[in-house]
Amino acid sequence: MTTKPAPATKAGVLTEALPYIKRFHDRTIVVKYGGNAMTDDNLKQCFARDVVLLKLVGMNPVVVHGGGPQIENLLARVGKKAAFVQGMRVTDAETMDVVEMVLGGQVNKEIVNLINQQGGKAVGLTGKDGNFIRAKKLLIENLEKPGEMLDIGQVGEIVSIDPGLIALLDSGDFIPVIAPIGVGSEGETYNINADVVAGKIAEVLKAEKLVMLTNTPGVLDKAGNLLTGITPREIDDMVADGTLSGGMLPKIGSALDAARSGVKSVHIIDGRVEHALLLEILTDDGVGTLIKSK
Ligand SMILES: Nc1ncnc2c1ncn2[C@@H]1O[C@H](COP(=O)(O)OP(=O)(O)O)[C@@H](O)[C@H]1O
Ligand SMILES: CC(=O)N[C@@H](CCC(=O)OP(=O)(O)O)C(=O)O
Repeated sequence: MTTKPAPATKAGVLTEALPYIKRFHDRTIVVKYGGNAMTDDNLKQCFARDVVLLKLVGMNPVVVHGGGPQIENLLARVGKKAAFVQGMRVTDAETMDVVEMVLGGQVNKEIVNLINQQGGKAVGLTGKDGNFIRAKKLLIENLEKPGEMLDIGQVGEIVSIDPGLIALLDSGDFIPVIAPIGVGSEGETYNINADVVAGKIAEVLKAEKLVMLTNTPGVLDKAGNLLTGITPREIDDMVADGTLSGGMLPKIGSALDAARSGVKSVHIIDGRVEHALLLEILTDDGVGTLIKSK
């Protein structure tokens, strides 16, 4: 049985939101929607409602989505094994086709549709649209053999992001929904980690906030306890001793880069909690982990 909150409690929640609505009016809020937070239909609808509400109260939400588990599903169906190096998917040509199909097609259009069903005007994009995310091949350092560079296929690093297309959509009250795919100088396609794209977009748009929704309560320490805030030094220590690993590596790196590049607040929060996004932006109770710039 669900009990309804008393009217006074409801009014309290609404008045608590007011200073945040004022403070963030006309500000850009970049929301990274991780594939792991998209598992359940009810949660997806809550997410879409939150995004529409932010837009309707005067903020400019920009959604960047992932879709790791959804890519995994299609790869398994075509009998392809996935491999990761430091949280990045090894992407051969066949995998790239699957990634583009899933991120640019299935997942992107599902989110666009969900937001539009809730009364928003979402427009789906990949970095190929208007060539707005330019990328080049990423080489990553082999942590086991420092100095040695690893080639993991069509994985991209961002060369530049053109904010013009997003600004144009914002000015028409559209909500951009961005799949993390970049385009090379010869028109080649690159798979880019969604956290990296979200961090860079937040930086280029001079966003007020970057909120990353994932499938953990936030950043956890060695004992599994939630850290409500984390400094660059603590991040270094936790990477070195292996407390931070896998998909959290690109996430924390991008979060820190964004915080250091002027994004006013960067949070990693639990996308499995209903309306986590609204709680983070419109209430006094911070949820998840705040990434500090120093
Ligand atoms: N210290 C840590 N705290 C929280 N999560 C961690 C930590 N180290 C590794 N992880 C892993 O990172 C995952 C989140 O990254 P990822 O799977 O890429 O999610 P998303 O799809 O939301 O981007 C968590 O589910 C967890 O397994
Ligand atoms: C290079 C690389 O790893 N790209 C990611 C892009 C999707 C993504 O980042 O999805 P999540 O946010 O759900 O993890 C991938 O292929 O899985």
